[in-house]
Amino acid sequence: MSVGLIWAQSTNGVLGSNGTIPWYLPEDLSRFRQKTAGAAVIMGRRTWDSLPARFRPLPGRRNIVLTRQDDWRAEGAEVADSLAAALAVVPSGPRWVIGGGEIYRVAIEWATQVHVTHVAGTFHGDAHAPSLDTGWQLTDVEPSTGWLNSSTGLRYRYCEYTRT
Ligand SMILES: Nc1nc(N)c2c(n1)CN(C(=O)COc1ccccc1N1CCC(C(=O)O)CC1)C2
Repeated sequence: MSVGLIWAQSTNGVLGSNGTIPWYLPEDLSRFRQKTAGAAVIMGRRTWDSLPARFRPLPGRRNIVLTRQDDWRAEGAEVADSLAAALAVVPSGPRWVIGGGEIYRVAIEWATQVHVTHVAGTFHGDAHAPSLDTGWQLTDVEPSTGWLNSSTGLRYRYCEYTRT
């Protein structure tokens, strides 16, 4: 039941702060959209709520929202009460877990690939990326050396990890 995780984190491992992402990196948003296009995206309800309304549901993707609230509904969202239930409704094809911190920590156990956008800088936040333990191999860094410069002045780079 392979599943991919995709997130953006700061140098100090922050993913989010008070329900939002504490930086604006348009290049990452384009990469996120390109990486997840046509796939099923699995997210926690807080991540759903954090998406700007015009992006809900994420277009061109099956949106599966994890929540324990059995009466929770949203236009364009399929609801699941556990990660296992979410994976069961998408038995084949690419599945991307897109947040947040709580969901990544559960999903990492099932994951075989993790795509991380590293944003250079220290940010304050209340949601942190899970650490990738020894089983993970760094299989791609783009650019291979150095950092890309965002139009916003932020430096960033993409890392891909796999685990067999
Ligand atoms: N590397 C990586 N991993 C992640 N899991 C996620 C991301 N970056 C970015 N994320 C966000 O929630 C943040 O997004 C947005 C934030 C503010 C405005 C637009 C957006 N987006 C515009 C593009 C939309 C689309 O994809 O169509 C999605 C919303 C999840």
